[in-house]
Amino acid sequence: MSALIARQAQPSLAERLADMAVQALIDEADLSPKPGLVDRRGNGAHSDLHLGLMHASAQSLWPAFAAMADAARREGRVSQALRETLGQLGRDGEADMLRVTGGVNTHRGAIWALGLLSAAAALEADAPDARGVAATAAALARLSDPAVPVTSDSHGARVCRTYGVLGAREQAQHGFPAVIEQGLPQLLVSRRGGAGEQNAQLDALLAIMTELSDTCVLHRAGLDGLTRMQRGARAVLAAGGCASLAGRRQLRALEGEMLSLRASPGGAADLLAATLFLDRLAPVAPAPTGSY
Ligand SMILES: CC(C)(COP(=O)(O)OP(=O)(O)OC[C@H]1O[C@@H](n2cnc3c(N)ncnc32)[C@H](O)[C@@H]1O)[C@@H](O)C(=O)NCCC(=O)NCCS
Ligand SMILES: Nc1ncnc2c1ncn2[C@@H]1O[C@H](COP(=O)(O)OP(=O)(O)OP(=O)(O)O)[C@@H](O)[C@H]1O
Repeated sequence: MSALIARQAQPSLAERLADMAVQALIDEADLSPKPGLVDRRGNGAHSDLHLGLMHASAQSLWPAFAAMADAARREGRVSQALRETLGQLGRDGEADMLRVTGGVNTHRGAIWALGLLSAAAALEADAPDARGVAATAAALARLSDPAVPVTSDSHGARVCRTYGVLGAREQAQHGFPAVIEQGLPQLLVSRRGGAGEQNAQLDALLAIMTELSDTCVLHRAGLDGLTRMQRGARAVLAAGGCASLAGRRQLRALEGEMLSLRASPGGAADLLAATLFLDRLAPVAPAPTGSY
């Protein structure tokens, strides 16, 4: 075989970022045991989702993430034109996802969060750090996209109106506080405490759940369900986290509660994937504070 044929082209920056975004989604789906969510054990509180579908959906999003990162790299800065291109690529990615899943919403929130973060990471490629990438993603999210209908009738839009809470859009516009203030610091603290990687990632998910107004939970279980989810997540962490016996006991109780409510923290799951993406993008040197 000629050397020319045998030599593989190096993946581009956009391709590597798309690899990382898809891997973050697969790792989130596989992580177990997650309360109410699809994981390796089963479908959680979902009747229309399963692990194979989550994997197929994650893979289907690779071209969209690569195209978003590539568009950002070409543009080179946050701009209105880039925002509109990302919106179109996100909608096209969503259509591809729905074709693969037969119309089931597997990763709508994840396209939004990881699409913006992939684009921002391409813009910040010279010196990526989690906070900087999240801030650049926020600047993109704050630009309005005229192609998005103003009056949206999504589940998220409806519960945000009903309960007066902030949803996926605002989480991005504010620089992903659930990731920067909860997910990433907890991941570090649990790793340093010797929890092991799986338990550290579960703790990060729970930390996100303690504060998030997750519109998936509000849609299925109302404000009472959201309060019970946040309280239950706090109880796991207060008991010592997922690596401890007492924490596992609280986690089982939380799972029972979520299943009885038919509720699932899909927004928190998306933000865990965003946490894993940023963690791998910019692993920081160990610091005593545990802050990102
Ligand atoms: C902003 C988005 C996520 C729509 O949000 P909205 O709340 O209206 O929609 P919906 O309820 O269908 O989905 C929200 C999803 O976000 C996740 N989520 C829920 N709560 C939260 C939260 N508090 N924070 C972050 N994510 C959350 C969940 O996975 C949920 O399924 C985005 O999909 C969008 O703008 N869609 C319009 C079409 C478009 O232009 N898409 C391309 C964008 S690049
Ligand atoms: N492991 C996971 N299990 C379940 N949902 C997940 C998981 N990871 C991410 N999610 C997110 O949760 C969302 C699915 O939520 P949900 O099924 O509540 O949406 P819906 O179809 O809009 O509402 P409903 O099913 O209540 O009618 C997806 O948009 C996805 O981004």
